[in-house]
Amino acid sequence: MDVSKFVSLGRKIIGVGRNYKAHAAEMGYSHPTDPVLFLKPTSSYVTQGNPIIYPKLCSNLHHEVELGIVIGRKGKNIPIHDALSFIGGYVLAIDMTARDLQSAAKTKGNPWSIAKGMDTFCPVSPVLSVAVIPEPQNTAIWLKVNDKLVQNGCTKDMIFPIPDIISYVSARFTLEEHDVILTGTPEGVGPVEIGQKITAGIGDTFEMGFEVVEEK
Ligand SMILES: CC(=O)CC(=O)C(=O)O
Ligand SMILES: [Mg+2]
Repeated sequence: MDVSKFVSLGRKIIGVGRNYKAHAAEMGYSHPTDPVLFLKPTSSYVTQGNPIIYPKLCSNLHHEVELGIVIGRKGKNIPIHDALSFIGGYVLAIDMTARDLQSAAKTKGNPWSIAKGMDTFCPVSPVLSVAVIPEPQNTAIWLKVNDKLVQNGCTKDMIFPIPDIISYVSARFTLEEHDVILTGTPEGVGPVEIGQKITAGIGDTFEMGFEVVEEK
């Protein structure tokens, strides 16, 4: 096996948590002083036409709709003023979270990897070109559960704006082409149930849908 091939292929999923004041408040968190980062494995990706699997190990699965940044080229210690030039596109993503496992992990001081990283915990759209989202810092993102609108946010409400996030992350992890940064969720997160249909969108520009199914 040629290790150099997969070592050089950047495909990290980096999550930013608590990046919207109203969501931090609904979760009982204070305003973070620095971005809160976590990683999801790429095995959590799922694309339209495939279901979100409700794991047997979870009893409280939550939706979190988010704008994802797709990195266009490699960068380390990217200055804020140059950060937008590292964006190759965007995705709409749902940061599925096993809230029960996350709460237990927090209580024990353990990482969120399992709560955020199980199979199909990162439903994503195809990559949308930068032209499709001309104002990434002023873009509506929404999510419906069975046609009921439960999240209806705008990226202007981020605590840490997109250039700051890219700069902050790149000071810690080298960013590579095709890495994805999930920029945090607005308020309205909540549970999904087996059999429900989750629809998420970017304003009236784009929408995607996923069914939630039981793990076999
Ligand atoms: C509490 C969380 O799960 C943080 C998170 O992912 C967010 O988007 O905020
Ligand atoms: Mg999230």
